[in-house]
Amino acid sequence: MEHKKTYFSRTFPHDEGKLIIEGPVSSERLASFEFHEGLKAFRPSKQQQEALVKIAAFPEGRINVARIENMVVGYVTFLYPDSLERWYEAELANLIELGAVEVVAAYRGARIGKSLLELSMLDDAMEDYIIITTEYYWHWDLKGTGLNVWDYRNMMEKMMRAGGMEFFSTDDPEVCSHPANALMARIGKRVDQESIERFDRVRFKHRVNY
Ligand SMILES: CC(=O)SCCNC(=O)CCNC(=O)[C@H](O)C(C)(C)COP(=O)(O)OP(=O)(O)OC[C@H]1O[C@@H](n2cnc3c(N)ncnc32)[C@H](O)[C@@H]1OP(=O)(O)O
Repeated sequence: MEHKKTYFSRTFPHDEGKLIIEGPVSSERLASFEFHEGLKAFRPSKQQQEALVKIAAFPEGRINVARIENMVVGYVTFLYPDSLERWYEAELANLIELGAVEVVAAYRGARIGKSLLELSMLDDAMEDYIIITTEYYWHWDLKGTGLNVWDYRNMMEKMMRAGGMEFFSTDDPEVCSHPANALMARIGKRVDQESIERFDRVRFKHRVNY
């Protein structure tokens, strides 16, 4: 599958300078930005920058960022699922995963997350993909936000819906291991029926139970 990537950018006024939401960003540009040290939800910001620089170089990889001047304060990633995940087993070249989304704590609640999701779906090429995301409460910053799991899930839902993501049921044990966990997905307009059926089959591996 050819992974066409078209660059988009949006600029918003911000007290600290211009807030730019843009992407997909190339590895070289990503490496040239500074990563705010508050981007530490998944790993320390320097290591996260290195990981994102690598993902941006993958044929299917997409990194969209929110930055103020040269300082990245938020990002979202899209790439193929990890080979250890069941979604990989579908062997679908047109299935990608929203792997991570993060906004520095001091910049949260200002629509940056939603704007990242909205911008991500501007590229018409996204209509060729099934885009999934798994939400596990153990990845959430419950301590930092002071939200309980249900309020956090509500926030995640609002943000993901801004990108057209919807809830999909599954019997995946990790997703099912806590009621606040969820699988969300967006099936592009040009995704063929066979891919959708394969995605359905991989969502339910123990169909006999249903
Ligand atoms: C696949 C994964 O990556 S799962 C892990 C997700 N990432 C994390 O949990 C990392 C830590 N958290 C974060 O980085 C951020 O909180 C994010 C990325 C989840 C959200 O980013 P934000 O820029 O704050 O989101 P944004 O401002 O667009 O808010 C989205 C919605 O949630 C609401 N919201 C945001 N923060 C809060 C809050 N603290 N309390 C209640 N509602 C909130 C917003 O009002 C908005 O809803 P609205 O449309 O009704 O106004």
